[in-house]
Amino acid sequence: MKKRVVAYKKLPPALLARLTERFEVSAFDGVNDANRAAFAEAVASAHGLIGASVRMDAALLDPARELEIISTISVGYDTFDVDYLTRRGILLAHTPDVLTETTADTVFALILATARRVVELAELVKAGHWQRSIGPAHFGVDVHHKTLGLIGLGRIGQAVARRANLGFGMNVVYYSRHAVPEAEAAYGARRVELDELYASADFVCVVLPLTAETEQLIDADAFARMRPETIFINGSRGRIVDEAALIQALKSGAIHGAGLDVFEREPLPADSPLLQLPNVVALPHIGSATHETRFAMAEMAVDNLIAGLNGQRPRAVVNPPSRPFAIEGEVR
Ligand SMILES: NC(=O)C1=CN([C@@H]2O[C@H](COP(=O)(O)OP(=O)(O)OC[C@H]3O[C@@H](n4cnc5c(N)ncnc54)[C@H](OP(=O)(O)O)[C@@H]3O)[C@@H](O)[C@H]2O)C=CC1
Ligand SMILES: O=CC(=O)O
Repeated sequence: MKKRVVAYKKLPPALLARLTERFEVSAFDGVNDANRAAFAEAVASAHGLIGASVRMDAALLDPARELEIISTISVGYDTFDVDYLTRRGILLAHTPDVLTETTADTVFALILATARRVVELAELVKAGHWQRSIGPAHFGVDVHHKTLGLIGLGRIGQAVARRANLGFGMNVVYYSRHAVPEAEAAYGARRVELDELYASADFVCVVLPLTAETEQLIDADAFARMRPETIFINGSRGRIVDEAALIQALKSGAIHGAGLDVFEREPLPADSPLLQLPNVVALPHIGSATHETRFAMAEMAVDNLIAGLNGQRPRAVVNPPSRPFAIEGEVR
């Protein structure tokens, strides 16, 4: 009997075919109010799940007694209760590394777009309002040779640090629980406490996972410690920031601007005050959203799922089991 798989995000046809030739697949193009009941029913009898951006709670997963693996098409896994999955013996696989460079590009795009007012000024041209040469009211601020403060210096943080230091001659300071000597050597990155980072960075950039420890880490007190020149960038998860405090800091001039790819609520509600602020560049959570990278992520997630359902070690597992995998070695 074939194992049952639920694909809850649309997969490229060639990758879906790799699943359908091995498993009985129920495919969903996202989960919404209209298909939620059918999705829950499919999950209840599944051996494997693959997809992204759906919160998986115990109410959904408790009935799924045969579930062996969830393969998320994302590096972040804050939509899962990892302890619950581990207790249940359900593997959680994810897609680190393949999206690192693309996400760092997006973070850097936000830095440049916010500092140089790219979106606002492009809109001005499109609206036909470019009638004389641009004066100080429309000037931006420099990026090159400024100080970048990275909160988090993991895979994506290091890729941003490389762009900043080697490409733009920026000084890099960073905050994380552990020192990263290789980034200190390669990019002159200096590890500091948050207070020093807030006080010294021209750009404060969050590249952390969302965890119980990091939720609302950037609060009103944090914004109060930044400088009026600070540009705040969030390329990781909205809930790491107290969004009301961010809005207040932007409105009051406590900080200069913000470049945001992620928000407390996504999609960002159309009536969010953030959308009324000219000093905000807001993107629709597109950190990894290029054709090449989204394909690579889906491919890795399919590899992970097939490996897990074959008793092999997936390429990236969040909660490896205490027992060894039945088959160690080659993933496919
Ligand atoms: N906008 C988008 O589309 C995307 C967003 N992301 C988000 O970016 C996040 C980071 O990805 P990636 O760089 O691959 O992850 P990594 O695990 O490689 O890096 C995470 C970094 O955060 C630090 N960190 C973790 N917890 C804490 C803490 N409590 N206090 C201080 N530092 C902490 C880690 O260092 P240490 O452990 O030493 O503290 C490490 O430097 C993902 O979890 C995801 O949420 C990722 C891809 C795309
Ligand atoms: O937000 C994206 C991810 O891969 O995590």
